[in-house]
Amino acid sequence: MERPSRLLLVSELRVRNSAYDVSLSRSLLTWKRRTSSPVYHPFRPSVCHSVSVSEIISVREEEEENGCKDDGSWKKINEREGKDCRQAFTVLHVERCPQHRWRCAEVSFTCPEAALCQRWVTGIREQLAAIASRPKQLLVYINPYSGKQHGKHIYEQKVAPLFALAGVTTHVIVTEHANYARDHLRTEAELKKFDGVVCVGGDGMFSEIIHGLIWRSQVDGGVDPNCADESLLPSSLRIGIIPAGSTDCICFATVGSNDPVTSALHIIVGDSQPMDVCSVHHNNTFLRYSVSLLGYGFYGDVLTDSERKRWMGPARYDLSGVKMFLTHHYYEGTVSYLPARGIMGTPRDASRCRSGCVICQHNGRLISKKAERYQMDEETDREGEGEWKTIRGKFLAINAASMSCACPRSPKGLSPAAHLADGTTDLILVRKCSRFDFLRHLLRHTSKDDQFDLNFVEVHRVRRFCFTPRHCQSDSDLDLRENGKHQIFGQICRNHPACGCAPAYSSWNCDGEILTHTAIDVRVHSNLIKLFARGIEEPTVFDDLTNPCAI
Ligand SMILES: CCCCCCCCCCCCC/C=C/[C@@H](O)[C@H](CO)NC(=O)CCCCCCCCCCCCCCC
Ligand SMILES: Nc1ncnc2c1ncn2[C@@H]1O[C@H](COP(=O)(O)OP(=O)(O)OP(=O)(O)O)[C@@H](O)[C@H]1O
Ligand SMILES: [Ca+2]
Repeated sequence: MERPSRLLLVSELRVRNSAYDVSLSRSLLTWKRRTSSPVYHPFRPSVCHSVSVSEIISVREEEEENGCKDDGSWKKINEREGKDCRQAFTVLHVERCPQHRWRCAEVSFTCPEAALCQRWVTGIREQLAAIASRPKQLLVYINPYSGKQHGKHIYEQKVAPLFALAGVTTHVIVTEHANYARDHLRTEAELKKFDGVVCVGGDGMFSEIIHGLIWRSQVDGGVDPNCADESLLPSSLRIGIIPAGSTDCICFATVGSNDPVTSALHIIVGDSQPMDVCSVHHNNTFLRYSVSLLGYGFYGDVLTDSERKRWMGPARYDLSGVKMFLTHHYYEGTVSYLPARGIMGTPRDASRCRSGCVICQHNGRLISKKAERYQMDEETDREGEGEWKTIRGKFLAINAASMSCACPRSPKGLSPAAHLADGTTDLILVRKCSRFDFLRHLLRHTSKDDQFDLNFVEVHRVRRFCFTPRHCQSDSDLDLRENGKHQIFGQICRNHPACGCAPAYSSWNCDGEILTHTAIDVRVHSNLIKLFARGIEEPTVFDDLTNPCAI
């Protein structure tokens, strides 16, 4: 438990006409109602509140109702005499609500004299200014076409007023076309001027931001993004997500809700959540980065089909989901993977990645130590990496979840025990099975039952994997897709005598974007980016124990 730090200010102030003992330390603002009688009174318990200084949004000076605000003459006299008549101040702070939502609450304190009020306002502001992790200047990108096309409205109505309250200045850019934000970050944006980047949109918009930022870090640091074996340089700017998209799984899995106000408050208080990023290559050519789902088969087909229905908004995924479920295509290929060795945690754990996750911290340290060794002696560590495993088969879906992928459609996600920053991804292989069995598997994403506890599903925690579709043993699968229709239909006729129309290839869904190649090499880069988030918080059951008033 945190040791109570030295008190900076202690006064008797009034809150809603009751007397309170108010104190300020470097970490806490506390107000405790004064009791006139020392005798225990069951109907009037001693009321004690506290708010962490790190969760104070701002402090506002108020004017005393009967002194200044209502009576202009008083104000004039006071101003002439050089006196400050402000005797009350309001503290705006984070308040926790159900479902991991945060709200901005306020409490007003009335002081016996203006000078004392000033001391309190200055004292609190000094503490806030000393928090180095809070952003002061943000670069904001808004996708006006995300989700239900409410991005601009959400930002203007719910987020901008909070940034203004907290004294955060912004440079806002409304994107004009796809990849506008990515290209602006790559080439134009003066990143030195900012403490973070905010994206207002969905997972696709977030993907644009990380592509811009990661690319920029590699170019600035002389790293070749096309080389799959290179260790990537982390980006120093944190990213905030104001959810306005269709799935918003990155926001949901890092904050616990898809609520713009909650996200804005996490940005203001300067939270920081590291995250793993997968790099995806084809033949040593960089394709894309992924932080959530890389899915071949079912999720690739759902995405391909849903892109034609963009006009429907978020419902397009459900419609395409039902369609692809009924279509029931399976695909043949070979998956090779490098199991994550020596790490804490497995994909079948009952525990979840939560705020301050010990598994992420432990594995993050382990992996960075391994990376140091790798730099010292490349060969030794390659042996120490362990053995590649290979699985050949027919699959309905091949999914790699670098985090849980929790979202409102599936609050526990594709891989409920996956971690945000443990340097691994969970490789989920769903083998060919009946429609009924696949439905059982899908349904378990929405219930307490384990979606991996089925004999046609396997899951492995890995550091790296490769996939090669059947008939793609050479490096030219793209050419084959474009020019080799006869070969593809040849395979269909042999393997699907009953339906004759199933394609030989699916596509990879990479965080909601279709990849141009099917043979891919995927590598996890531990802790490559940071978000303005803190992971999902556990509900504080024993709140009183952490409250100094209870001690
Ligand atoms: C019967 C109910 C079963 C419900 C099963 C729900 C499982 C949902 C799992 C969602 C996983 C989302 C992973 C996140 C991926 C993001 O990087 C990406 C970009 O935003 N989103 C999508 O690709 C968007 C992917 C959206 C996928 C939606 C799939 C919907 C499946 C519906 C199947 C219905 C079968 C009904 C049979 C009668
Ligand atoms: N001004 C724009 N016009 C058209 N497309 C844009 C624009 N700005 C960004 N985009 C593209 O729109 C696509 C979808 O954006 P976004 O991810 O924000 O919303 P979504 O698809 O509704 O949500 P989700 O990704 O959560 O499912 C992204 O691929 C992005 O590159
Ligand atoms: Ca991970």
